[in-house]
Amino acid sequence: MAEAGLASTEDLPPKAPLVEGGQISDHRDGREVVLRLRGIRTQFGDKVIHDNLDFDVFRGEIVGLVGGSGTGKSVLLRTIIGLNRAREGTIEMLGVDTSTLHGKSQREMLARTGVQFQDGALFSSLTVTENIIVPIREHAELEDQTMREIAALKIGMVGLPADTGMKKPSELSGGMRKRASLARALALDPELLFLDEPTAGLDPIGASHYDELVKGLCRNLGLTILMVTHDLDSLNAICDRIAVLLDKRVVVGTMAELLEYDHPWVREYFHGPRGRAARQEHK
Ligand SMILES: Nc1ncnc2c1ncn2[C@@H]1O[C@H](COP(=O)(O)OP(=O)(O)OP(=O)(O)O)[C@@H](O)[C@H]1O
Repeated sequence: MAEAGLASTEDLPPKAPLVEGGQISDHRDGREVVLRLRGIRTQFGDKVIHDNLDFDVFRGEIVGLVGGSGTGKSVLLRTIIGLNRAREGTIEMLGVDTSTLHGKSQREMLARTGVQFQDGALFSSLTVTENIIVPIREHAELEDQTMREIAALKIGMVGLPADTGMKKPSELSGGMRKRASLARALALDPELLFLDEPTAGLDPIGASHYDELVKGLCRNLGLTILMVTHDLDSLNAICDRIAVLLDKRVVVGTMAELLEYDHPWVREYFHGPRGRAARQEHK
């Protein structure tokens, strides 16, 4: 593959058929699938966003979800976490078909997952500690003091100073708000963590510190992470595999596999100047 400029279609191998779960090659190797999407179709009115989309995520990996603007990354994330309903298809999370979840079983599943929304979605009238306590109170009956201790632990885990707990979101920098929001997403010790553009708006140093934090949490807590991102540095630095939304479906592979994948958007994104610079940086 030529590094100097965009490769022409002729330079690339023919597009190989995908194996199970939208994958370029089979990465299962006996690993547990913690998120399995099959035949997903989403649409708003006549506008189809995803069509017959398959996608597998394995336990313990960090998967970056990328794609052109408007291809449906956020809609896919919202569909997975139940904020948007797919017209067709099945979503299996931690071995359970999510369409069968209602009431208590749905709350139990929610407790096993954490979400960091793009804007942080912290309650502005509550302190950071109180924000972290919100999901704990919803899912567990614990003494107030115990919940505060858990919140303090989460604040420490995301690398924020202890006194952050007493502050309101408006008193924090953008980077601190992202960490506070991550602390809330970790409140219930989730197995699966969903992050929506977590490094958007951070300066490169803040973004790389955040990436390191996420990687450390994944390795130390055994988390599985699906992360919507536009950040090529994050993809190179921390993602085990990358899922690309293309033509209403998902193609999943390692960076090396995607660099060989023949599709105009993939070529432009991964072989363009920014893609090359990010790869060079993380060699
Ligand atoms: N609630 C909704 N009603 C109607 N259309 C919607 C709704 N939510 C999203 N869409 C449309 O779905 C498409 C995909 O949106 P989405 O926000 O998932 O894109 P994205 O890939 O996350 O884009 P970006 O990278 O720009 O954030 C867009 O065309 C958007 O206008």
